[in-house]
Amino acid sequence: MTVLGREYDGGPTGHLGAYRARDGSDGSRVLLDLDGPHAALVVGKRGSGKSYTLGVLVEEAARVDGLAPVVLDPMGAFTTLDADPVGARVVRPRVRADALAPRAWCDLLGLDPTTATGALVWRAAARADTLAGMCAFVEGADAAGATRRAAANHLALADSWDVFGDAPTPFDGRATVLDCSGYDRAATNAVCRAVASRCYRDRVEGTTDRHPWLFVDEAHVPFAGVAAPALRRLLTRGRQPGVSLVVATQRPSALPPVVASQSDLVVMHRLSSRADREAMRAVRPAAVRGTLDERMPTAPGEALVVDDTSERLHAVRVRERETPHGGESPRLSSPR
Ligand SMILES: Nc1ncnc2c1ncn2[C@@H]1O[C@H](COP(=O)(O)OP(=O)(O)OP(=O)(O)O)[C@@H](O)[C@H]1O
Repeated sequence: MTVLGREYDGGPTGHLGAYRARDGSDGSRVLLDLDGPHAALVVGKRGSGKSYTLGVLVEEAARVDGLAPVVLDPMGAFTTLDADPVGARVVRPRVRADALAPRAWCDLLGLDPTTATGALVWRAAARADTLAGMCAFVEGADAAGATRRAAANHLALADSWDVFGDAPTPFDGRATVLDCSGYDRAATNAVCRAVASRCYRDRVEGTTDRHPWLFVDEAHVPFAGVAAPALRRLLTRGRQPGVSLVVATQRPSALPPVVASQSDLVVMHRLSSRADREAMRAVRPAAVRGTLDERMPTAPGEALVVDDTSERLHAVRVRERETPHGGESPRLSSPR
């Protein structure tokens, strides 16, 4: 049986769904490799089934001993993964201030490090390892009063996000959902950067035997913010120490090209905008040329999967979720 993403027999697999025949009927099961690390991209317009598919992938990863699935959940759409059979731990994530490098602090606060205020925040981040420590450093710094006040205001803004704290969010064997719903966009970015860096560092330094799988929904947001360098590192160098990254977006044209070029699996749900279709055509011209418009999925849950290993395009219907799907838009006709 073909297993997407691998060339050999053996090792754990995940059940993605079934092959979709041209007449719309279901064919044999589609399995995905979960033995080795992967970089995967899931795309599709609103309502096409991206977050549903992300949920299916988390369910499958959670089943495999030795994997540590972590979901960066910007909208709270994955908190339902706490149900059986996944039993994920859902947490409101916290970030240690020193998880962000001085440069990242300036980026996070929209400060140019060559300005007096940016330079002061940079020095504070280099010297202190907590946000309170950074504030104290700024207060006592040998700098003009206006510079100190401006830097203090920026740090007060970061403090108001209520995301910086001492205790790092634990993630180990159980699937973990980092529920960032209601967080400021910059705060979600800070969480994403910290968790992506930690997945990488834990593996490189050998502090965990588990292989992290980081799932990031609405990925065009972190790729445009402070999380971008950490996500790029996972894409380009994460597989070597055993870290997998799965990102989903409704706007593939808004992602940097490195995402598609580094992804060995691309799950394409329905796309309607011309820019997004063109972005995907550019991903694997040989695999999708000519066939993209003709075979574009029409119903939610239908997808085309580009698998680099087999160098083929597979028409798939993603299986149904085992845990409730939390991404439904509220409707007037729904009971609550
Ligand atoms: N594989 C599937 N099997 C059955 N139903 C599905 C499947 N995928 C999606 N659906 C249905 O389609 C709906 C929309 O899917 P989903 O919420 O994943 O869309 P989305 O692309 O993430 O949209 P948004 O960008 O708004 O989050 C789901 O609520 C579900 O009812």
